[in-house]
Amino acid sequence: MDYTEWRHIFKLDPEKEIDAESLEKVCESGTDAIIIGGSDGVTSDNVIDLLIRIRRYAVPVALEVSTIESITPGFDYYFIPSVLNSTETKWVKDLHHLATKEFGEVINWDEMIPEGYCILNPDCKAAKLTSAKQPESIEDIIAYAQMVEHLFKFPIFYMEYSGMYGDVEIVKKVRAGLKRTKLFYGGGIQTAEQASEMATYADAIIVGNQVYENLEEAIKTVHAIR
Ligand SMILES: CC(C)=CCC/C(C)=C/CC/C(C)=C/CC/C(C)=C/CC/C(C)=C/CC/C(C)=C/CC/C(C)=C/COP(=O)(O)OP(=O)(O)O
Ligand SMILES: O=P(O)(O)OC[C@@H](O)CO
Ligand SMILES: [Mg+2]
Repeated sequence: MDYTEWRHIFKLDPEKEIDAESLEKVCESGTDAIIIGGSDGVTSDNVIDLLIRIRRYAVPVALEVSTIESITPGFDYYFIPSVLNSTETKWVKDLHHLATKEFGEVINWDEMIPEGYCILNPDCKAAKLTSAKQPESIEDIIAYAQMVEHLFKFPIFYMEYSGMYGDVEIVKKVRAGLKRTKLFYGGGIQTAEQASEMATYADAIIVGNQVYENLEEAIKTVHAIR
């Protein structure tokens, strides 16, 4: 299955411990894919370790690149975030420039998937890391989504509420304006009901923290959108 068809994704943070039994449940849950990613403590060692463990299973796996140092071969896709509401060019395009200069010769561009990111939980680590400026209105968020589709022509617009359940009405309005660009929603999904609600509008939902906090509930989110 191509990444554009994914509906449910688990995001695993390489900084966090996950035992073999739990990882098996995640990988064999029926989820469409696993993304490895996090804001801090991401190293080539913990990324490679998690990748090798996940490769025992058939599930597709993508690296959401957060540092140049942790880029590792062997993933199905590399998701490359560009944080559109960051106030620092580093997180929008400068790290990308550096990485392209370093890896340019060996990059398989078909595996690089740009993500237009909009960070919507001001208290999350990623917001602090990237000095994200909170959009003042729904119109601001819709405008970011429209830029992603029509100006940057990125395949993914990611509404990142990391750690907080977002506003479904905003997700609905953003989705209504997108035609080609896929809408990824992530943040605070803890139950099957929440997964189902957000998946009504988002093309794909991402479940992260709940894997570590309540795995049984996390697994139920997969079946909620089947
Ligand atoms: C040989 C080989 C492997 C070649 C590969 C080629 C390749 C991949 C080349 C790279 C090309 C390229 C252009 C790379 C971009 C480089 C780069 C470093 C870009 C930075 C992008 C960026 C904006 C990073 C920040 C990403 C971000 C916002 C991450 C946070 C995601 C998130 C909210 C995770 C949730 O967990 P966490 O925040 O950790 O929360 P808790 O731990 O508190 O739960
Ligand atoms: O950890 P949670 O809050 O589920 O968020 C998932 C994902 O969007 C984080 O990048
Ligand atoms: Mg983390």
